[in-house]
Parts: sequence; C-alpha cells; structure tokens
Amino acid sequence: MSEITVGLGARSYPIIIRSGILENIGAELKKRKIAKRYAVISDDRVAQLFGKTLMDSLDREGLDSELITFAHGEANKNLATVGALASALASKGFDRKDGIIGFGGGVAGDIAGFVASSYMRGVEFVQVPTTLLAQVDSSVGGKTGVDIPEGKNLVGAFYQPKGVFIDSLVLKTLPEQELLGGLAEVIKYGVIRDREFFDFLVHNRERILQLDPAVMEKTIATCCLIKADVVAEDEREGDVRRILNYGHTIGHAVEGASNYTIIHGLAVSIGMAAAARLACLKGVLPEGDRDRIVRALDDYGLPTSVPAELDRSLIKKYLLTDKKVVGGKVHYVLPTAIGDTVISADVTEQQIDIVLG
Ligand SMILES: NC(=O)c1ccc[n+]([C@@H]2O[C@H](COP(=O)([O-])OP(=O)(O)OC[C@H]3O[C@@H](n4cnc5c(N)ncnc54)[C@H](O)[C@@H]3O)[C@@H](O)[C@H]2O)c1
Ligand SMILES: O=C(O)C(=O)C[C@@H](O)[C@H](O)[C@H](O)COP(=O)(O)O
Ligand SMILES: [Zn+2]
Repeated sequence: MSEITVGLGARSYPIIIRSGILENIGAELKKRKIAKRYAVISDDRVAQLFGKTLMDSLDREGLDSELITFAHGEANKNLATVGALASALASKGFDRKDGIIGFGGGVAGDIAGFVASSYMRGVEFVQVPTTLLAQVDSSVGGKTGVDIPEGKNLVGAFYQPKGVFIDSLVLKTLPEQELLGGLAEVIKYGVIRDREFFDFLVHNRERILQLDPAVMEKTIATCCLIKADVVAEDEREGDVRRILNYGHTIGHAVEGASNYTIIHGLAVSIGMAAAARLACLKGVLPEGDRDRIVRALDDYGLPTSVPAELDRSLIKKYLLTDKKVVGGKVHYVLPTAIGDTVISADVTEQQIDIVLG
C-alpha cells in the first residue's frame, strides 16, 4: 500500500495505491464525504468487466450512484461523447452537489474529468484508473479533455480530482498492447527524471511483464511520485511540466496521422525514440544514452520507428497543433542524459525528416 500526495495547497489530493481497493471505493468515498451522489463514467468494456464490483461497493456504503457508459476507444474521445454524457447527467437529475467517478483507462478519465470540469460549471471528481497508463499517468495531474479533427486533446481543462484510487489487480485482464502502451509512459519517467528508475525498469523487465505484484507496486508508486512532484511544481505547464510531454510532440502527430489506429502509448514510444535520435543529432545527447533509450523500448517490445505507411507530411502538419508551439515554433523535449532533459525549438525541418525516417 502506498499513499502519495499531490501538493496543490487547498486543492491537494491523495493517490492511494492498494491491491483490492476497487472493492472498497465506496468506503473510501464515504470517509472523505466528497459528494452525495455519484455518476460513474466508464467505457462499455470496463463497465462489463468491473462495473458490478464498483457499483456494489458504492451500494454497500449507501451511496446513491448511476453507471453511465460510452463506447470504448480513442475515436470516441470527442465532443459528441461529452455532449451525450452531459445530457445523460442532466436527464438523471445530477446537481452541483453530486460527483463524477472517472472509471477506466485514460480515455474514460480524460472524458469524465472534462465533463466534471464543465457540467454545471464544475462538480467534484475522482479517478479510479484501470489501465497501467491511467494508473501511472493520466489519472494524476488534472489534464482533462478530448480530441478534435485538428488534433489531440485540443479542447479541455486543467481540473484536479479529489482523489485517485489505484488497484493494480485489475491489470490482469489488460490486453498485451494496452500493457505495453502503459509501459512506454513508465519508461518516459525514467528518461526524464530518474536514471536509477530507468535501470530498475531495464533489470526487472521480465517481472514487470508478468505483473509481479511487488515490482508493479513500486513501479506505479515511483511514476505517481515523479508526476505528483512535477505537477505540484508547475500545475498548468508553464515550465517544468513540459517534460511530461517527452515523446508526445511526434507521438501525438503519429497518433493523428494514423487516424488513432496507433494507440497513445505506442505512439509515445515512437515519439520518445525519435526525440532521443533528434537530441543526438543536435549533439545534446550522447550516442550511448540514445542507444540505451531505444534498446530499452525495443526490449519491452515497444515500437521505435515511424511506420513506413504513415504520411510524413501529415505528421508534420499535426506537429504544428502541438500545445507547446509558441509563435509558430514547435518546442521539443529532448533528453540530454538518462534522467535529464532540455526544451528546444532550435530544430530544422531537415532534422525532423531524418528522425521520421
Ligand atoms: N490526462 C493525462 O495526463 C493523460 C496522460 C496520458 C495519456 N492520456 C490519454 O489517455 C488515453 C489513453 O489511455 P489508455 O491507454 O488507458 O487507453 P483506453 O482508455 O482507451 O483503454 C484501453 C482499452 O483497455 C480497456 N480496458 C481498460 N481497463 C481494462 C482492464 N483492466 N482490463 C481489460 N481491459 C481494460 C478499455 O476498455 C479500452 O478498450 C489517450 O487518450 C491519451 O491521450 C492522458
Ligand atoms: O500530464 C502531463 O502534463 C502530460 O503531458 C502527460 C502525457 O502523458 C499526456 O499524454 C497528456 O495528455 C499530454 O498532454 P498534451 O497537453 O500534450 O495534450
Ligand atoms: Zn501520454
């Protein structure tokens, strides 16, 4: 069991990591008196797998609640889904004293958080993440939102939850590709902030891939701790929080150019390898560290090059809608060593062409 605090003054909140906590979410929420009634927002797959466990736990504590679902998948992380969910909340009579539980992967959490930030101009929100990616990254830090045709996450809000409740036992049913996607974000933390953690990930690969409970708890807790630290320092990504976007500039563009057939975590892996190559090309990252980053991703079975069939000019078009663009200049998060980064806009189109391959 680990408990980590995201330190944001009066808006601070706990991340509680405990095997089996899913069956006790009702008790956790009752103790914390977050809302009087809850809307559990989840995708159809998660609802089918774990909906009953969560709803029973709320019911046992006498907490009135409704499960509201949307069709799974990034293609549904859009404004139409937000509209449908808001209408469902209104028609079921949810009011300002009620709360929303984001239950599922990053797609469910990002959508539920955005609905919570805007329904009746804001209602209370908690996160119960069920993918590795959501447990180590998306449920923490308050970035919520949806995609529009012009690009990823272009409409959203910073809106912090009141708590994050993580049960690593639910990862047992996760499809392999989804586990790998989460591992890409896990490796990201090692590269941007913690060389020792990167080495731990390299040395414990087999145990991680087998979801060894002790190793998973350490892994999830370390990622949450790094993210909590960064978010506490720079909640709205004015400065240091940009490091969490390592691999995402090219990664998001690859996701968009693939019409979201490449899932987020795998696109981020491609983006991290590309950014490491770019850093080396610019002379800010030694070749040895570049090779270790690419090899670590590769050894986990993650992709490290841009698929040949993707349209390079479309990728470059999507790069321009990155939220780190300032004055038309794309800013890249470049590793300078394993554990450290620099942000640079001093990148030529020719260098981008080289790393896109
Ligand atoms: N807000 C943030 O800070 C942040 C951070 C990282 C990623 N994201 C976003 O998160 C999204 C990706 O999230 P994701 O990778 O979790 O994908 P996802 O939410 O689409 O979940 C992947 C699939 O796994 C299923 N699933 C979820 N939990 C399961 C379980 N325990 N067992 C079996 N199946 C399960 C889901 O139904 C879905 O089909 C992207 O939209 C990305 O932009 C946001
Ligand atoms: O929390 C953050 O900050 C991140 O950048 C985490 C990323 O893993 C995540 O994918 C995030 O949603 C990307 O944000 P965006 O601002 O580039 O859309
Ligand atoms: Zn991400």
